[in-house]
Amino acid sequence: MIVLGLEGTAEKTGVGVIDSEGNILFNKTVMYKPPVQGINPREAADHHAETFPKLIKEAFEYVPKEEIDLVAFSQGPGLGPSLRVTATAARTLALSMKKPIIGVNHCIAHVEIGKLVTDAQDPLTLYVSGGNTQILAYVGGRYRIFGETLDIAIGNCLDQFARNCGLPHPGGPYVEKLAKEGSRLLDLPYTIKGMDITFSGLLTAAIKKYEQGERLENVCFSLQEVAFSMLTEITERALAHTDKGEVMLVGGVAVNGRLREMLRDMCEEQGVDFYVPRRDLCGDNGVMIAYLGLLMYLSGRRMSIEETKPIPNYRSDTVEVTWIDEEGGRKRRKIPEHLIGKGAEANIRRIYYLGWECVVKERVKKKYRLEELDTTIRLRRTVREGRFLYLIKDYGILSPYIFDIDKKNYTLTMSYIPGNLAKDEIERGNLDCCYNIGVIVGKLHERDIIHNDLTTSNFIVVKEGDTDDSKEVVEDYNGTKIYGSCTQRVLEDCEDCENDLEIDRKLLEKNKVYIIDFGLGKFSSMLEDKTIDLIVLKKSIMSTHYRVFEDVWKRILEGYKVYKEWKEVVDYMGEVEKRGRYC
Ligand SMILES: C[C@@H](O)[C@H](NC(=O)OP(=O)(O)OC[C@H]1O[C@@H](n2cnc3c(N)ncnc32)[C@H](O)[C@@H]1O)C(=O)O
Ligand SMILES: Nc1ncnc2c1ncn2[C@@H]1O[C@H](COP(=O)(O)OP(=O)(O)OP(=O)(O)O)[C@@H](O)[C@H]1O
Ligand SMILES: [Fe+2]
Repeated sequence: MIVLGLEGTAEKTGVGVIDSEGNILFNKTVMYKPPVQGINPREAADHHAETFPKLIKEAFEYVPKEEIDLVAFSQGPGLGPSLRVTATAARTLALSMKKPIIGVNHCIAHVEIGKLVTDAQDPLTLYVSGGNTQILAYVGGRYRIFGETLDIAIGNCLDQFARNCGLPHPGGPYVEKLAKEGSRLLDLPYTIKGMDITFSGLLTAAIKKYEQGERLENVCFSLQEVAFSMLTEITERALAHTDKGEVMLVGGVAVNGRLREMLRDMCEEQGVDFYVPRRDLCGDNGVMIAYLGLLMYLSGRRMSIEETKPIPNYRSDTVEVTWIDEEGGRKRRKIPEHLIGKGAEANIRRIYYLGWECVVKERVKKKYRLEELDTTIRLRRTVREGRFLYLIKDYGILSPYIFDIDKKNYTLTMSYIPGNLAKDEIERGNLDCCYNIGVIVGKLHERDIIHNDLTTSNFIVVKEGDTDDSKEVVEDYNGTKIYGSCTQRVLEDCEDCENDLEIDRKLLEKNKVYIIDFGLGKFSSMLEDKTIDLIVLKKSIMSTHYRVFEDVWKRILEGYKVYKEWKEVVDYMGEVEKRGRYC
């Protein structure tokens, strides 16, 4: 079977042809170069209308028209005018050749072509381009979005920065070239929220540095270092969350050497495999569209002409994946045996500290980050986490006791919480703990505390009778090994002193839920920050607990109502969620 694919979601016109053995028979992309900087959607669409016929004709010189069995095209996401021209070109072609037609999701096409040309089987994918920044992984019949930009895409950030500094479009390659000649790290905002990310603050700050007279080379260097460290960090967070054994980098920005290097370093430290497609298949191209069309068609998908309307805001997680065998037996990330946890940031080990059952959370050095950026981040987060964990106890929120904050070694010693992660409890069907999660978040917001990393991996559920019976070998705080069992001493938590809050105590007492991991915490009374805190939680639940999402979310919101202004936050969520999307 031979498939011809048309790509035209934005300013690049691409035509590709592939056969069912995965041989690429033709692949050519022509880029619309705007006379004035920045894409004008109308002009980009005109460019497609002019270029498609030429490229298709050229493709037929390599593969005779009669040999094409299927026409695939990019149905979305993308710019409305560009998508309309592309869909029209595909329909005309399919009707004139009397061949079937199939519309595909552009983002998933990037992932699938990546898997075809690398050895990746079941990767966690960082997809970075001009219009999208997403972390995707296949779980339970769909590509779930584990993290994404909450405002603009990384490619857009680089392009807008370049435009403001008088560089040509697209700016990414120019920024990369100039960054190689820079060396001074400027102070720029590093903003991640759980597995999500924002770039607009960074973009504004970088432009300001340039306008203040900083050398462009140093601004480009710093912009890349900060933006790519943020991207690598959220990928590592998603990796710790999903335990996938492979990472793949795709999209136009994936050709960047520094980003590739950072991800490779991170994967090496996590002991997982790293993949990136060859350069010509990183950015938009026609063959990736043809290939996804082929996979869909072979797995039984058919489309009528009525179904081929463009979908400008086409989310990757809405596509039903029919062409992948269920997971299982695939490579997984492994946690070294001496640790009880290995998050994206820290190694967690158990110790005895003055006779108390504790854990040491050590924020380890990250090879991918410049040393000065790395030490600043580790120190700031260690101190911040210690302070918040200590403070919130006063508000009747269950959290580990802090025994020690070691700023030299970036470690926190805190009490060990014997229980299960909320993530595992929920998957096992214990949804009662969701109410408590909502109450904790509500109480935090009541006090203007933003956690900034709300996932069900950051709540520990302790059920009645849940004491530690593992009797493992642990070390005491100066490294001496203690063997055998020892009496569990549990520090009693003070009773909830906030009797004025409207809490369903019966529900609350069924499970004790502890919150951990405050490294990204901050104080803010802004509606925006509280809303994003909740959106981050919602998105992580959508990707992780997709089977029971509605129920979990409803219960969390029920608990969240302890916060007096809960309704304002919930109402504002819809508005914030629309940002960063095509429309
Ligand atoms: C929806 C679709 O239209 C869109 N396509 C897209 O953004 O084109 P793509 O070819 O995947 O990526 C282009 C982006 O890739 C960036 N880019 C290209 N070379 C780069 C480099 N060496 N370093 C950094 N960025 C680079 C460009 O600056 C531009 O922002 C997308 O995939 O989001
Ligand atoms: N006090 C504690 N008691 C028991 N287990 C804990 C405790 N603190 C952490 N853990 C375990 O270690 C894991 C990682 O901890 P934590 O989330 O603090 O690390 P991290 O590196 O910041 O993670 P992330 O990937 O979210 O950034 C937790 O999910 C939990 O399983
Ligand atoms: Fe793309």
